[in-house]
Amino acid sequence: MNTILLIDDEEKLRSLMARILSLEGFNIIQAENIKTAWKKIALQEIDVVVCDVKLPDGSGLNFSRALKEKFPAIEIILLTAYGNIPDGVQAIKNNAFDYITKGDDNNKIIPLLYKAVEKVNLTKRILQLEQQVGKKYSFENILGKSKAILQSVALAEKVAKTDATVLLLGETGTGKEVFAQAIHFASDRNNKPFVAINCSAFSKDLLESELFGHKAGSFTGATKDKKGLFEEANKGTIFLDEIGEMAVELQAKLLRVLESGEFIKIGETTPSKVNVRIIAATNRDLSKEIELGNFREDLYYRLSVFTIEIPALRDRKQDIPELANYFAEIFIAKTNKRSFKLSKEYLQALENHSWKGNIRELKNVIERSVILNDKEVLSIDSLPYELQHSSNNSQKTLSAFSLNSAEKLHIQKVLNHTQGNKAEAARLLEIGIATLYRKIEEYKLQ
Ligand SMILES: Nc1ncnc2c1ncn2[C@@H]1O[C@H](COP(=O)(O)OP(=O)(O)OP(=O)(O)O)[C@@H](O)[C@H]1O
Repeated sequence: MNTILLIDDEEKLRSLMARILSLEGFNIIQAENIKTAWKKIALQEIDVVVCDVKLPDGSGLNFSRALKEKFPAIEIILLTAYGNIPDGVQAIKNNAFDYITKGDDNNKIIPLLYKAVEKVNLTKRILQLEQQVGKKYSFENILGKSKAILQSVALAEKVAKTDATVLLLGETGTGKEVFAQAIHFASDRNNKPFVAINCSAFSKDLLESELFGHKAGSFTGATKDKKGLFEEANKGTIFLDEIGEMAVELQAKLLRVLESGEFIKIGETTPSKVNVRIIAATNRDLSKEIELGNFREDLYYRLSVFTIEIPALRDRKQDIPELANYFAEIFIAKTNKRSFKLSKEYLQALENHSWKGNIRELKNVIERSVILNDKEVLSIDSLPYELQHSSNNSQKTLSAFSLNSAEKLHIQKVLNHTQGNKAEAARLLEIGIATLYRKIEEYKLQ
């Protein structure tokens, strides 16, 4: 139920209005002057204030300005004297929701009050949703107690409050985007947009248009003006994932944004200016890419002002049980299954795996297990083949004369020949890529 505070020193009029409004289902509180009003506001949550302009201890106009400053979510309707237009104008200037002429507009008060209440409820809902979103992307939700992850979180928390550019380094699926979101939501930009783009998902020209936008007619197919993501993210944060995949020509344009906040839309000649914080991420070794001429050194130095390494899952195995239990709970709830525990062997098998796809891979494995499991305890047979066997195989020592030993040697040779290119190695060995991965895992090949 929404609460309305009526402030008027004319007792009869105030009581009458209170009765009418409580019949509409509002909770009504009354005050005869400003002093009492402040006391009541301190005691309970008020949604809308209906206030006379002339009060015994001051002006309703000044009161409404002070109230709005302190409690911006409260809406105010002012009651002005008949024909006093300047008061009405001032009321709106003071951010009142609206004003009505006392005694004249009685039939207007109820619809106006409903509109004000609707606005209040909407504001409350938005605040609630913002809090939920902020919580979802907070550092608290980055699970793990290992030293490696705690160090990364501590660094990210420190840099979040600044406007510094951040470079996140880590293998695929380690949670770089999760970190970028947490940094944004812990920063002062948290009520402004967070925009993410995966640079490897677009061709050079498309990426340029996505990032900087274009004018209609600037190229075939550009039928309308298009806002770029930098413009969309103005005052907020842009997350450039897989920055190592960006074409060198585009890197120069990105450098300009980093240095001056300026960029030129495709098809325009004058630059546009934005204020955007940049968080970039890569799973490539950028210094190697610089040597190969694939990445600009000046851009690298600009981006790497503050570098955070996100650890691979295999380097923080102690976090696996916590993460696994967390994902299991989520998928159990999603599939409406009865709750079950993860068996010791199951957790052991997870810890023995090398997790090339990191948390993303772990999440997928748990989802599969939860779907397959129909026992009281989540057991090892719900795991994919390579995980079920990685625990035994890791301890297995091969006899020099065994067939397996020859297979191991041969695969290693082919991998050396393809310089680690697994797709090519699988082709030469005439086996599927999944089988190759399983063998690499099984024989602990590099
Ligand atoms: N610490 C964490 N706690 C819970 N879930 C996590 C955590 N880190 C990552 N995840 C989940 O793992 C998945 C992969 O995370 P994310 O997309 O952030 O990784 P990434 O490093 O950006 O991957 P890529 O390099 O492939 O883009 C997501 O589903 C994410 O929700």
